[in-house]
Amino acid sequence: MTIELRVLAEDEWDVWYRTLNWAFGGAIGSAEEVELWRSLTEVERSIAAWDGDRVVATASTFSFGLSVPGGDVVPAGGLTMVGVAPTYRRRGILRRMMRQQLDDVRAAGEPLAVLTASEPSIYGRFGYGTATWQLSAEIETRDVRLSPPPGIDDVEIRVAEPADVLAECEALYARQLPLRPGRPARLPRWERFPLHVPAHLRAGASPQLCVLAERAGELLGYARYVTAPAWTESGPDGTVIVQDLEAVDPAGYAALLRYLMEIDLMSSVRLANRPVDDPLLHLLSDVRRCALRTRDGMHLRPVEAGAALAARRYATEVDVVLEITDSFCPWNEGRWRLSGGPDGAVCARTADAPDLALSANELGSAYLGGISLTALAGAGRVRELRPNALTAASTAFTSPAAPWLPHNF
Ligand SMILES: CC(=O)SCCNC(=O)CCNC(=O)[C@H](O)C(C)(C)COP(=O)(O)OP(=O)(O)OC[C@H]1O[C@@H](n2cnc3c(N)ncnc32)[C@H](O)[C@@H]1OP(=O)(O)O
Repeated sequence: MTIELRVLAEDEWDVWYRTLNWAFGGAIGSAEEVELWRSLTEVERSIAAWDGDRVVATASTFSFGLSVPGGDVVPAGGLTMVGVAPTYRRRGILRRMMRQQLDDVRAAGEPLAVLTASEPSIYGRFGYGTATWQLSAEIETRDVRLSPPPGIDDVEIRVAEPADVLAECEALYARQLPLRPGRPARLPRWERFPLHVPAHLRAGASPQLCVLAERAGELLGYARYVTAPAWTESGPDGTVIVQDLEAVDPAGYAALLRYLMEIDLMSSVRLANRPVDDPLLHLLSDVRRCALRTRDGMHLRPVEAGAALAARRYATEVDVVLEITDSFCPWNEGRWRLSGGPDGAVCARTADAPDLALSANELGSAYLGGISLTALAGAGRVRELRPNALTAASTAFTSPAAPWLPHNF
């Protein structure tokens, strides 16, 4: 059996997508969902593995720009739609596709590769590290109160048709990009993605609803959500399922959350993906009644380590020599001197003695500033080779806002 990897052709998309569905357990999405993923696929950056005339594995890349600490947007290849047909697993097809994909990302000049994993244990061997966490919450709204911040009563909540206000919501999303690392800049072909309600949310739920928070006509934030009514012997027990909640202002954020918590006949508000420093932690009276949970969000790997390190800014002045190991992308291996601070950085090869030793995985984890080099050193994954180098570098790598990916891809 010879498995050949080829770039996907437009007219092969249907059979390719069928293999992807098969790999993911076989459930075929709605026609709308299939069309959405067709429109998002960059076929020229998609891999099909063929056994004769059958597609047996799939992988694709999105041409993202990702916000990084300091507010710049850096090109990043987003690995997606990876699937190997059940009868072709554990023969190295994923490994071959990873080789091709990372070489393609490098050739495209993207210093970073990112992904969201079906299972987090798959991608460490290819140099990815967990770079963002996501917080989920289910607020028991009958028992949890919101402490209103100043100015909340000046905020008006307006109900709108999601498609009618998409442009202004997207403009607000774009304004948020520099403020928090980990957000993908919206590509033109992703324009309608925010309006999509995935099948697992749609069952028994309302169509997507949208509310805007405004002060004197100025947009402060928005929420997109569905409501899933339910009834028990003791009465109404519905759930508000939040898809997006964005605000540029604390009073706007709190007004949106209060609105969601006060919808009639609903007894809980579910937020599946929030940043770990989300304001809700400081607004609500009883976090024990919010079923808080954290899990891995985005995984990141430096594809060109030097370019990646130079592309972000640092919280404090830093001058450190990193000894990097990277068996899957060996061009990153060796010593790199990183010098920089809040105004920018340079990173170049050096023969100087190393201060810290780490692999591509740890660099990926620490890159967006959400996982500290000190924490990784505590797990034995970063080694300090010069006294005090760890604390100084770890402080410089931090981000004031926890990095966060607002949606999986
Ligand atoms: C970014 C995304 O799209 S995430 C979506 C990933 N896709 C899925 O989860 C769909 C269902 N699963 C699959 O399609 C396949 O099992 C895949 C893609 C996970 C793996 O494909 P395979 O071709 O079997 O992987 P391959 O044989 O190349 O294995 C490469 C390595 O990954 C390991 N590996 C493969 N699958 C898994 C897994 N589910 N969990 C942990 N490790 C795994 C293998 O053991 C092997 O390790 P080694 O190199 O250390 O020996």
